[in-house]
Amino acid sequence: MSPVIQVRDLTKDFVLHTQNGVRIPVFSGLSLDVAAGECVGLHGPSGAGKSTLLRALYANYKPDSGAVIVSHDGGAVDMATAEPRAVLDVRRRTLGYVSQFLRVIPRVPALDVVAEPLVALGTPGDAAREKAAVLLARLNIPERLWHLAPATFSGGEQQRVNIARGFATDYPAMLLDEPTASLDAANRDTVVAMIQEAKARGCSIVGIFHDVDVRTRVCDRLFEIGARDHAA
Ligand SMILES: Nc1ncnc2c1ncn2[C@@H]1O[C@H](COP(=O)(O)OP(=O)(O)OP(=O)(O)O)[C@@H](O)[C@H]1O
Repeated sequence: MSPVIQVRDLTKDFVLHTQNGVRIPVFSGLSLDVAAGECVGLHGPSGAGKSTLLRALYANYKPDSGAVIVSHDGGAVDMATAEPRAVLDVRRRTLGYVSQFLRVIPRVPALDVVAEPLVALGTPGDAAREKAAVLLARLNIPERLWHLAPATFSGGEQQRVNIARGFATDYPAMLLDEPTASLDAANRDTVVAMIQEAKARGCSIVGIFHDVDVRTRVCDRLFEIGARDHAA
């Protein structure tokens, strides 16, 4: 079976237009295959380009060259060159992303924030909110908070709402940016279990996990990003 995510010869520089066009090379010539059910941890020193690679996979950043091929809808989409509409379709149906911080939408209650990706795929509102409630309960978000907008939630509570939202639909592939950074040990274990369950149903995962224990428990292998890429 072909890999779910295929990164080919990916190169990214940042050009700081407001600072005399200074060029910051981040990585060059990166290639990576991620199979169904596999979790690859991005590994390397601070500033090596882990978050930049994750964002390039999600088409938040456009690479200078190379391809990010994602298996989608029986075909393949290159996230590096796809039209915005195709990118949005991949994000809606195939590729989930759990960022470190929740993008708070004013006045939208936590239950609807979590249910929204399911509703976008056609699940009726009540059924979507039922599944959202199960996830919020599993992640120990007190029921009294479910009908409030997460703007006033603690950092850890916001992160757990974000994780619940990311895991509401069974994406074939997911990108995880430090999903356990603000969590206590019990909630960290829950998230590890959710990642393991996603892998067991065949989800391909690329993630950044600074916590060594979490990394050891979820990653099948590490992908090194470091000085050698800057030198390339
Ligand atoms: N939007 C941006 N504009 C300009 N430079 C950027 C931008 N985003 C990241 N960089 C630069 O790219 C390099 C890689 O940053 P990135 O955040 O990907 O590193 P990282 O490996 O995720 O680091 P950390 O482990 O500290 O989070 C850094 O030198 C950073 O300054």
